[in-house]
Amino acid sequence: MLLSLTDTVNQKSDVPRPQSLIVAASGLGYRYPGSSRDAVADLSLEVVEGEIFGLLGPNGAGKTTSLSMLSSLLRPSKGQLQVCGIDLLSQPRKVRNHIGVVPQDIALYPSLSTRENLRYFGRLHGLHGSLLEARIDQCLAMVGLSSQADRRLDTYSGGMKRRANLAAGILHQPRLLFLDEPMVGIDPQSRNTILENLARLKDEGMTLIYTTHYMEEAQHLCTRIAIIDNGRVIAQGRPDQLIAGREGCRNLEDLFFQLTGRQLRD
Ligand SMILES: Nc1ncnc2c1ncn2[C@@H]1O[C@H](COP(=O)(O)OP(=O)(O)OP(=O)(O)O)[C@@H](O)[C@H]1O
Repeated sequence: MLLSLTDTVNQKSDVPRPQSLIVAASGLGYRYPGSSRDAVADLSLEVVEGEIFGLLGPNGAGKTTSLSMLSSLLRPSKGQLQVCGIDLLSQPRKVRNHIGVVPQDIALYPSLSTRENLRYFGRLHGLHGSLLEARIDQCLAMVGLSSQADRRLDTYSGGMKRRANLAAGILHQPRLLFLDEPMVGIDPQSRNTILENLARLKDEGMTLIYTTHYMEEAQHLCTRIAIIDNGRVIAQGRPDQLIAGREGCRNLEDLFFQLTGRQLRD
């Protein structure tokens, strides 16, 4: 267990209880090679085990870069970062055993079927035999692809590919799952199913950190959120408390516009 903080993360509980931090990030920064400015200038976050944590922000705010640092894909140029109780900067491989990542781009082999893709990635995670096959069946059912599992990925629609991508991220039952805009390009029917299933993963104890532009969904799904702008966290907390603390805000979208403005971003 890392640190402990007293917080009512579970909105249904009235009784504050100590919770353990699964992510503790302090003052993280990152600048892409050749760039003249920091993509992330100051990222400080605390995520409690078992929550669904949303990273919100306008285009170019630094959400994907932040997620990439938290999931060990990019090494921060400054700051401190503990994930699953492990110092990520000195032991990134150890952290990788505990996490799953669902990237924005499809990270699967187009000439293989979804089942073959899942078998391949499952074996990389050390799953074999009947356990692997059972996990594949569970994950296919979760994303609604059971009946299409033996088709080559390159014959899928865009939304089906994204659902297969999600299945690959949860196959090994990670303790902490990172998702980068998981709902983009997914139709409302599938989105509802996936949202219900993400909530179920949380209920089973998985922690989820995800980026999104869907404010209503984040307000409904997330136990806590951080709003990022210009590479800095400008608000962090429970959606209901953040909304209530700001005059004239009826919902998360109002709050988002109040904090980040309405001008178009690059
Ligand atoms: N590979 C890269 N090389 C140089 N600059 C980059 C690279 N990737 C992102 N950036 C820059 O870093 C900043 C943050 O980008 P990032 O992709 O993290 O934002 P984001 O909040 O995820 O945006 P979006 O909502 O559009 O996905 C932007 O200014 C972007 O142009």
